[in-house]
Amino acid sequence: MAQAILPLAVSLGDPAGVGPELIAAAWFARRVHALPAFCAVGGAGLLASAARARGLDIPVERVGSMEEAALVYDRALPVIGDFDGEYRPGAPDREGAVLALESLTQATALAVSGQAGALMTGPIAKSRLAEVGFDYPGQTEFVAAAAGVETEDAVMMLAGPNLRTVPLTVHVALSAVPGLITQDLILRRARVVARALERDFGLAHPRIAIAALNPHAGEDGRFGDEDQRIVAPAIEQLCAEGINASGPHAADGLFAARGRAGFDVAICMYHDQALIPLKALDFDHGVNITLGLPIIRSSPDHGTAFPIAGKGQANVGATVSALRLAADCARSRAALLAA
Ligand SMILES: NC(=O)c1ccc[n+]([C@@H]2O[C@H](COP(=O)([O-])OP(=O)(O)OC[C@H]3O[C@@H](n4cnc5c(N)ncnc54)[C@H](O)[C@@H]3O)[C@@H](O)[C@H]2O)c1
Ligand SMILES: N[C@H](C(=O)O)[C@H](O)COP(=O)(O)O
Repeated sequence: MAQAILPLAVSLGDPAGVGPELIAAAWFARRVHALPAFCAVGGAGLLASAARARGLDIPVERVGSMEEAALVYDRALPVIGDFDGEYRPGAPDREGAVLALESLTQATALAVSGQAGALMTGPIAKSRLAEVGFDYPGQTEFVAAAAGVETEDAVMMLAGPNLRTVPLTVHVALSAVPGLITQDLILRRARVVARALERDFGLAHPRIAIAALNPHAGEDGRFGDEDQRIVAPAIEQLCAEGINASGPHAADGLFAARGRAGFDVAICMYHDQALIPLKALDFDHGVNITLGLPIIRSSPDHGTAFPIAGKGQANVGATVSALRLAADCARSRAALLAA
């Protein structure tokens, strides 16, 4: 029997983006998609407005605890937290960024304290949040800090029906990437990935493909020596530890169907190397999940999509997938603990 988990805490994301309407749309479709119970954090009026803009007249009910959210969830979208704001889709502003940060902070605290079964974060615009004091490259690092985990050990993984990828380096300039790739970083992140795929995804001995940085994996050093000098020895070390790692693989062929059949997850050297194939294949069902945390945290793979917010055009698929995957991972972990 599936383990029961507490409702998930869901942060709004930037209120001018597609986050609020997708929370409302997911609740509306909760039975069709057999979604786990979840509770939005803050913004009851804003969520009701976002739902109406999408043509959904849904009941929104304020609750005082996650236990109450579980009782309310079937009849209304539960909302915890008494902060709210005006719904101005497509028009991000300072007030909205403050609200997004408050929602993220409170939702994360609910998960870290064990009051919520997992955390799903709505999409934020990092530059907007930076303007109101958010001092992290992204939500991954914020949640890691709140959970007491070092940034190097909190690993972003993108997961879709066709592919899982991990960017080794994340929100940094492309020009900085070669200098950031070290054996230590590869080892730390790959160990977290191996452990998390076993524990949270139920994959025994996951196959980890590691992509090369340079074209043709460096072509024997002619196009850069990082793959021979740094990546290959790190893979040898992982194999010596019993981790099923392979590579460095030339990245251009790795994501074709035949290549994908050979691994459970690909660790890539930089953001776009990991996220382009994932979003090309699985944009509407892609989930960004943070591995290596004491809590489960997921997010839809897309961003704020300001230009389409409030127009009823945003696809709810990635939000649905993020809720489901977070609940599946939380149940997997709970089952292991109970065993
Ligand atoms: N989960 C997150 O917090 C997250 C993820 C990615 C980007 N971002 C942020 O989002 C902001 C905008 O980034 P971007 O424009 O590169 O990416 P984006 O995902 O917001 O938009 C890219 C394209 O996809 C479309 N799109 C996005 N979500 C969609 C949906 N649900 N249904 C249909 N179409 C959708 C957009 O209209 C746009 O054409 C940035 O500030 C970035 O920091 C946040
Ligand atoms: N690179 C991520 C993506 O495109 O899905 C993203 O910007 C979200 O990052 P955080 O979850 O760290 O905010």
